[in-house]
Amino acid sequence: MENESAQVSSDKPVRRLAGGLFDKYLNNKGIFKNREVLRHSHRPHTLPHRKDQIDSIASILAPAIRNETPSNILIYGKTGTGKTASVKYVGSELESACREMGKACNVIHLNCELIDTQYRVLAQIANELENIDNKPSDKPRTSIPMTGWPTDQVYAELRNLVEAMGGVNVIVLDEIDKLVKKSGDETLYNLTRFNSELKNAKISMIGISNDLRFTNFLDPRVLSSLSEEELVFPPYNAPQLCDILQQRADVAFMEKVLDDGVIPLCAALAAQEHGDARRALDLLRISGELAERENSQKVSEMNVKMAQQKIETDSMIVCISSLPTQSKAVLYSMLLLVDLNKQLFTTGEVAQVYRDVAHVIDLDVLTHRRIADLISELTMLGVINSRVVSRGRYGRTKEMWFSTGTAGIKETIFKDDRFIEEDLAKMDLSRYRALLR
Ligand SMILES: Nc1ncnc2c1ncn2[C@@H]1O[C@H](COP(=O)(O)OP(=O)(O)OP(=O)(O)O)[C@@H](O)[C@H]1O
Repeated sequence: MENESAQVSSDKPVRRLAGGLFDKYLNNKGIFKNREVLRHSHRPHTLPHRKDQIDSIASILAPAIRNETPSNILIYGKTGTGKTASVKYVGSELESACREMGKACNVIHLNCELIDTQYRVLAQIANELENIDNKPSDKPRTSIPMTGWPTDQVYAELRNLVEAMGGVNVIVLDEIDKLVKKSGDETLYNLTRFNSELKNAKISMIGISNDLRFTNFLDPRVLSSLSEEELVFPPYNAPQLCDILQQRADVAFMEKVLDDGVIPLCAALAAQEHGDARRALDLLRISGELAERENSQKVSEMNVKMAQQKIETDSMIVCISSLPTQSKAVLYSMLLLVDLNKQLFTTGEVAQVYRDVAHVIDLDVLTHRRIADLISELTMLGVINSRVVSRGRYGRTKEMWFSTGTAGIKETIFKDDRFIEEDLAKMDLSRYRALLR
């Protein structure tokens, strides 16, 4: 297909990219100056509204610059409250300060969502120490494979390496709750014992989590050692999120492309959730991307509302794909009612359609009671909305409806092998017409 815009215009030859599919994106330079600064991986030079927390972490780690062992720290706060960003900032400042003072200090940051067994934690610490740029060449080299050795051997090898490196080693266990949930508290127990076996080197730990329930699974001695110091990161409020967004927006967007209400709206929506800077940044980036896709020169509040809807739909899709098949069958029955133009439906109506759906996809048919339970779960997950209404002498009944578009939900359900689109399409919907009255 010929690309019209590539042929239009002037005497100058029009630059054409390959077959022309991407030509229109080449000229769209209107919105972003540097969108990368809105990504999670970007580390800003300053972190507004985290001065107190940063100062606290720095004061706890300060003994490292005198080659003394800092206390262990347990940091807690809801998701997106700047825990990781603050710890990484203090960690790199500490390493630089120690380097200037001629003291050995390494900060090793592990994400326990990925590294969630004792073996992998120990091996990863060793490998990170191995890769440190300033590792003196006379130190022994070790290369622990990521699997295969007995844990005792890995432990001994790591101890020898740390001892040979000397200095203070701060080990950050980010998302520490995932490690404890997956493999108990043995790793932490062993790491807290480490110092008593070292002469030249010191270890201190920072555990970061957004779920404090993991502490219930810790031996009291491990807990008291890990939480010698405790810090809580409070959620950001809307004005604080505005400052954080403004700082990034100045670098991320071309001048004057953001309508005045855009940043306050992103901040207000993210503050309503739980003061999550990551959500606020996602909203701002997706708003910009939606405006860009529309070929608009400005980002508007409408783009923010669409971005919010997109984020909600995306997370709902993830939630729906992990539902059990029976819940998907109940949900699919609701979608059929919507296809029949019924926007509000009751448990009885859903159950009636569900029985046929279950039959078509060869599921055991659940009782009315169980169907009602699954509907309550779907309401709790936010997939559907519901309210109890009084129907006079017929008593009270629950009415349900979808608040978002349903196309994505249907598509997700069809990804489950049990739901064969052709079989379900054969269902005779006309038999439910009576429900429409
Ligand atoms: N005060 C701040 N100033 C600028 N950016 C911030 C600030 N706080 C958080 N951010 C940004 O928000 C995003 C999330 O922050 P971070 O990863 O530090 O949160 P977290 O509390 O560790 O969350 P989680 O518990 O989900 O890991 C990052 O992109 C980070 O740069």
